Amino acid sequence: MAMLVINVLCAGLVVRLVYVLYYNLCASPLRHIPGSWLCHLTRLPLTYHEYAANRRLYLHDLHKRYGPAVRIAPDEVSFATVEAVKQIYSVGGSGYEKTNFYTLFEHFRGAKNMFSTLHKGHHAERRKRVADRFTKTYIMQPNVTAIVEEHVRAFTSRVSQLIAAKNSVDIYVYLHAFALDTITHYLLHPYGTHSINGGEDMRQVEELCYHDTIKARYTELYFPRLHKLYELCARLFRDRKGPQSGYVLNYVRGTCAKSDVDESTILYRYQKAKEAIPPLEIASEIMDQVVAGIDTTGDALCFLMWHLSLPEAAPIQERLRTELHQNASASVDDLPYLDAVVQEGLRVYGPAPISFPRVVPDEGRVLDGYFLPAGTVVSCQPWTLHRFDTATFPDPEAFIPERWLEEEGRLERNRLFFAFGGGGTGCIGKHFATLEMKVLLREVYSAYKTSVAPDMKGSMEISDQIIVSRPKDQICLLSFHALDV
Ligand code: HEM
Repeated sequence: MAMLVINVLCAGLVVRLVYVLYYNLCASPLRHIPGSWLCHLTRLPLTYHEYAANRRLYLHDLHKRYGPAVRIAPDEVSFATVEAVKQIYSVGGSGYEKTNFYTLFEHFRGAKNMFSTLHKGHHAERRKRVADRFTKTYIMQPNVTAIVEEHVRAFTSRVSQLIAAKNSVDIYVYLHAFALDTITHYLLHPYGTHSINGGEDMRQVEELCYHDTIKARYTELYFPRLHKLYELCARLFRDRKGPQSGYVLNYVRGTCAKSDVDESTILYRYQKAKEAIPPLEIASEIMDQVVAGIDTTGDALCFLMWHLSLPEAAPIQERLRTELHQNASASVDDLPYLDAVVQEGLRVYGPAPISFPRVVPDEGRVLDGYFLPAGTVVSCQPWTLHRFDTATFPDPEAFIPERWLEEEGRLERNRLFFAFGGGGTGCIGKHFATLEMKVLLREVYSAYKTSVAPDMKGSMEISDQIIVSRPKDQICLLSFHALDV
């Protein structure tokens, strides 16, 4: 009897397998989309590359081989065209809905936030609560620029202290400290951090920026039960003072419970919302914005300053410095070369270069000439959009700020620029981040020349986490040479 059951189960399994193979190769509406035969059959190659922290380069290579639309798994397609960006991320304001992938960013169990909300309507409501505080007009007001300038001064003052004592500065750590202090000021003043000077607050930088969680995050996504078991064991054996000890979560939760935060802060806005928001949900929104505002800005600035410090980038640094000196009192928004340097930095070294997955809505859609049934996962990745179309971005691996100053091709370049995502789910903090980057670069390159320090041995290879990318060795030693100004 037992043998019969086993035989029936095996036969059932074989029939199922044959059906899946037949469907994926011969019947699926996605079968006409180019891609390797293995990706048509199974998700395994993609999952393998995700665990190996190689999804970005794997997909880019597939696009180079198969073109602008590639089937990367039986139910998943990656695109590299302007039309796809528009459809997926902007149709109806915020495009298609987010996939389950985003539930990974729910920092307090059961308390959603803007980034982790999948339903379009609910997401839009959350975003509306604070959207006016992140518009370009609001961010460029003197009260906001003053916050950024204060923390840029703290950064340059720290640099000047450090160079008095040693030959090099690890900008990786201090740029992340700058990003943390600036965003927590905007969100939580007077309870923002002061990590730039070390001390207790530096623990938050350590916890947020030195983790390596990519395998754990994919396990949480694909094998949630296994992940729960792992969490349980980790809780028993983890060094509670070490990374991931919940220090930042406690800081955010504790601060969100305060009743005397400044009226200009985002926290105050949540606390005084017309419809009362549960405290855990407020903490979740704030945590979301803290996390979103640190690695991104810190890594983008780190890659950019490192690149500017390479010997071959000396002419770029020089041209930037000339513009800054000749326009010392201009707004950072009126400095075209500075703008071009930042754009090119985000094109080449954008800190969120990996796919932003979305689900095709009911009834399916036609995209770039292919019919996609409802439920298909579709995405674009900035890394490929910034490199694939070589008519728009000639010599795409080269760092050439001047390309952003050319009139010809401006529209195409802007349409393909995807460092902040797009539409109603794109980066809400993009104007804040851009301001931080521009003010910091202006202060640094008006007063210093930078070069890669002789003792810099770390690798600046781009290394992927689940959504952001950072320098592989998480160290970046630069020498700062003060100018006579
Ligand atoms: C150079 C710096 C930054 C880059 C490159 C960047 C990039 C991005 C990207 C690509 C997305 C969309 C991801 C997706 O659709 O899956 C995003 C979303 C988001 N970013 Fe940023 N970001 C930066 C800085 C910031 C800062 C400073 C904040 C501070 C508030 C912030 C807050 C957010 C939030 C809250 C979301 C979710 C928006 C939503 O779901 O509607 N980001 N960011």
